[in-house]
Amino acid sequence: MKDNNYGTAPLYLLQPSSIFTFAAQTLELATQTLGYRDTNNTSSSTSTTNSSFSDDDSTSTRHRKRDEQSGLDVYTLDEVARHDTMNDCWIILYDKVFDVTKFLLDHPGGEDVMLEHAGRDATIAFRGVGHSLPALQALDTYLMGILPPEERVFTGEGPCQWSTL
Ligand code: HEM
Repeated sequence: MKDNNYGTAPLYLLQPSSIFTFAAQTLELATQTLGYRDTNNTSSSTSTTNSSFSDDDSTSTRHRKRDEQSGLDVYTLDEVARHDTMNDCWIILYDKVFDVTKFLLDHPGGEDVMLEHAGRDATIAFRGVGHSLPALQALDTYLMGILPPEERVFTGEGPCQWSTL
């Protein structure tokens, strides 16, 4: 994953022009991490809209569907909902599935806020906190899959997107 050039410098120490660069880098990083399209660069579009599935039956031991566009395994809302405990905690952020079990006790915001969303979508709460760039970078560590297209809700052009973080 690409580092930004500003390290952990507080925003107020950056020049106004640097802040825009910083914001652009943050957005690019988030877009890369979660595989969403860059709306200004359709040529490198990674939109999950209209993406297709492949049934991963190539091996006899594996039957998990894989999303062709993102390369991620597909998990349904029903499946995610079964992982809603302290010992087995998945959450959904922007239609992607994260296994945060090992992160619960290390989460700077505490395990409680995370457990409140265990087994379901936590996007609005996650967004509401205004997580930092290091927090966005950490997401990649816990990413494990994506919802099937028909269960995704962040595929439109609405105001709540990675591109408007
Ligand atoms: C994998 C998912 C998550 C990661 C990697 C993550 C990471 C972090 C990190 C690194 C911080 C420290 C502050 C910062 O750097 O922004 C933080 C704070 C916090 N997080 Fe999360 N977080 C996740 C999910 C959530 C969720 C789902 C909630 C639900 C509400 C949440 C609520 C909070 C709160 C309330 C704080 C404290 C903010 C403060 O003290 O100002 N986080 N998180």
